[in-house]
Amino acid sequence: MKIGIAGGGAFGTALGVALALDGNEISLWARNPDAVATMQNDRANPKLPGVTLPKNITFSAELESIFVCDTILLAIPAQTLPAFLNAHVERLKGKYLVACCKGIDLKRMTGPASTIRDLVPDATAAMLTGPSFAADIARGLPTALTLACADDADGGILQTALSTTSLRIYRTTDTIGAELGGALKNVMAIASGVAIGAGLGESARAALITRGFPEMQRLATELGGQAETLSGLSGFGDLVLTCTSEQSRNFRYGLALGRGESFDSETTVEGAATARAVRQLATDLDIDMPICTVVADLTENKTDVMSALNALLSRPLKEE
Ligand SMILES: NC(=O)C1=CN([C@@H]2O[C@H](COP(=O)(O)OP(=O)(O)OC[C@H]3O[C@@H](n4cnc5c(N)ncnc54)[C@H](O)[C@@H]3O)[C@@H](O)[C@H]2O)C=CC1
Ligand SMILES: O=C(CO)COP(=O)(O)O
Repeated sequence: MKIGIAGGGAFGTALGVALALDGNEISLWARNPDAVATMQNDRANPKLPGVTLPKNITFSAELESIFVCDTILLAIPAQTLPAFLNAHVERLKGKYLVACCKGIDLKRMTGPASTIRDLVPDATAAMLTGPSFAADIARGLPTALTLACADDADGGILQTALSTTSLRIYRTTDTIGAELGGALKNVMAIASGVAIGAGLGESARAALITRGFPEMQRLATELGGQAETLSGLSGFGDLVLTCTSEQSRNFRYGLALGRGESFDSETTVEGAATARAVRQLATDLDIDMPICTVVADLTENKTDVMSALNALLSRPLKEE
């Protein structure tokens, strides 16, 4: 099968490697011609050290290279997705569009699958999410993911098309639950990083993960998702991975915040913008999202680590 991928970063490339090694023809578009040339000629992506890019991935800076594919994976940052879709809506009609990014768009307040559904209504909107570091996928390590698509038959087609010997894909029709699980776990990963970076200890991190989980469920169910979806790979699974590994950029960003260190602004950290979107949603919907709110404030220097900790610890005592 021929599959298009938009985005030549770590995740788009890693998915391309796994799918190509399974015999698919992959066409990968990246906006930066120099990055394209490196991948095409050197068969390497500096973001995936030690990984050789298979011959059946072709790289191009021309969008037409992916518009000829029926299925396109969108592996660009969540905050850039609406502009990409709006710019190319005519060429994306009728396609299977699979969002591979995690976040809530700050302007639209929607997750990636909902954004596709709203902006390209004539396409089939889906989302591929779950606990999966690009480096693991690219090395062929076993990974389990969730494919969310509102139409179960279309979801089944994508599940079959994208499963490989190393990628085990489950499916759900709950796109809202899946997109919010993936978005919110990044915020919890920042909070966990802050706790470790500030020396608050492993017990504090465990408390944040555990109390963060119902916070994720609360927003997801309020917006129409199912609580069970949050218990699966796209929610709990990714929460555990991202809050406990220094491979996570969101966790490392939190570590830097907790230590009072700077962090490379070029690194993709989806949880920062998502925390601000969640803070806005919490106000608009009048729901309690205390961890996300303090993370949003921390990312904007509106509070410091000790004040944030006090804000969480001084909340009224309640039943678990
Ligand atoms: N790296 C990982 O382990 C995983 C990443 N993801 C998700 O994948 C998405 C992409 O992340 P990565 O590939 O890891 O980030 P990355 O930083 O490695 O790559 C992002 C790519 O998007 C490109 N890009 C940025 N803005 C763009 C725009 N306006 N138009 C077109 N291309 C643009 C950049 O040039 C870069 O090549 C994120 O939402 C992330 O949460 C999901 C699972 C795992
Ligand atoms: O989503 C991920 C793993 O599932 C990757 O997390 P980071 O974006 O924090 O690196």
